Amino acid sequence: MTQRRPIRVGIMGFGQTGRQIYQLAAASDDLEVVAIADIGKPEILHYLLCSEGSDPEQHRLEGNFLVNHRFRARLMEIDRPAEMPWDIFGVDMVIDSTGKYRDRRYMEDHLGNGTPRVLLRTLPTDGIDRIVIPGINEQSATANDRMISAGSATTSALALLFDSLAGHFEIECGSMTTVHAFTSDQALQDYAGSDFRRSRSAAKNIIPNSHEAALWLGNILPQFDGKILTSALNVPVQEGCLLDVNLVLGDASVDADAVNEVMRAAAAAKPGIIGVAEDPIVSSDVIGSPLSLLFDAKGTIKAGNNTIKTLSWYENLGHASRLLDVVRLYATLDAQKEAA
Ligand SMILES: NC(=O)c1ccc[n+]([C@@H]2O[C@H](COP(=O)([O-])OP(=O)(O)OC[C@H]3O[C@@H](n4cnc5c(N)ncnc54)[C@H](O)[C@@H]3O)[C@@H](O)[C@H]2O)c1
Repeated sequence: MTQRRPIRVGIMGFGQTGRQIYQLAAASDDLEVVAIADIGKPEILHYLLCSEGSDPEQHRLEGNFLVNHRFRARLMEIDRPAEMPWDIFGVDMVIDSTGKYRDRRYMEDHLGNGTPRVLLRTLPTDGIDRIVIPGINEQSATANDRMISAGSATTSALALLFDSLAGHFEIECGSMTTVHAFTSDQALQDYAGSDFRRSRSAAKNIIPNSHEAALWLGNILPQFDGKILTSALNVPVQEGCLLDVNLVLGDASVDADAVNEVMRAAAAAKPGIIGVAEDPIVSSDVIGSPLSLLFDAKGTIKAGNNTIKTLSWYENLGHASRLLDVVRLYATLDAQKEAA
């Protein structure tokens, strides 16, 4: 069998997610990051990368190239997809992790500049070719997909929980609150923004926030369309998020133990994506977890006849890992198409 060449990845937005993707690719043997676009200066992007890992020496800045033992990535100070010449770098896929360019027209700009595919780090704002959530619907992906999203970390965690439970229990409706680490688009001090509560200091407040996962859950799991409400509480924690989900079940005989057993089976069926914590963990314990969903068996409780409450943990690294799973998925589809 011929050895497949490494998959060539471009990144737009070298923030927390972009850097995690880069570090994961550097530690892999099948992915290369060949170009990075960001509004930040190369020296500062390099500095931020080195400040995070346990081995800062492995990342060198050589002119405008970020170099490690496996690949050289060209850093470009560019702020619009329409300006980034992906064709020069022969990329197989671009991951847009700016959080700014979620419309179809910007994805078209990436494609127009020579990437065969673009993958959004977050949910889109309008119709794209496909939302792929590893562990749920990767079978739906086709080699013809060009504009793709891998959902968001929260949406993936929510969808994986509902997908795992739905095969065993009738879920009439539910609600989710993500107790979410603050994000870089929040103000550290009170600072007038476009939203009242989000104008308050992220460092000292629990900030109630809307969450769009409910809008897209039906796209991934049609049976839950319109049945689930979602919201967020952004809290002064830097990393580590908690999904608090209340479910109204059709069968009053279901208890907390039955729900935990189903989630243990889901973790066994989807290793690397779902896990179950049996210990009494807290948010900092989930930092560094590459899972998309870490179900908390101690957090399951039942109220009245039909209401079950569950807790699950997740963090951004799990989502960065899934983004690369999606990159690999499309490389496999391309290889299969080529071989056919
Ligand atoms: N990290 C989370 O927990 C989380 C949760 C929900 C949503 N998100 C969204 O996902 C996005 C990415 O997440 P992140 O944590 O990596 O964010 P981040 O803020 O750490 O990184 C964003 C990066 O994109 C760059 N960027 C911004 N505008 C750009 C432009 N016009 N052109 C090129 N580069 C640009 C920034 O310089 C930064 O390096 C965020 O913007 C956020 O809206 C993140």
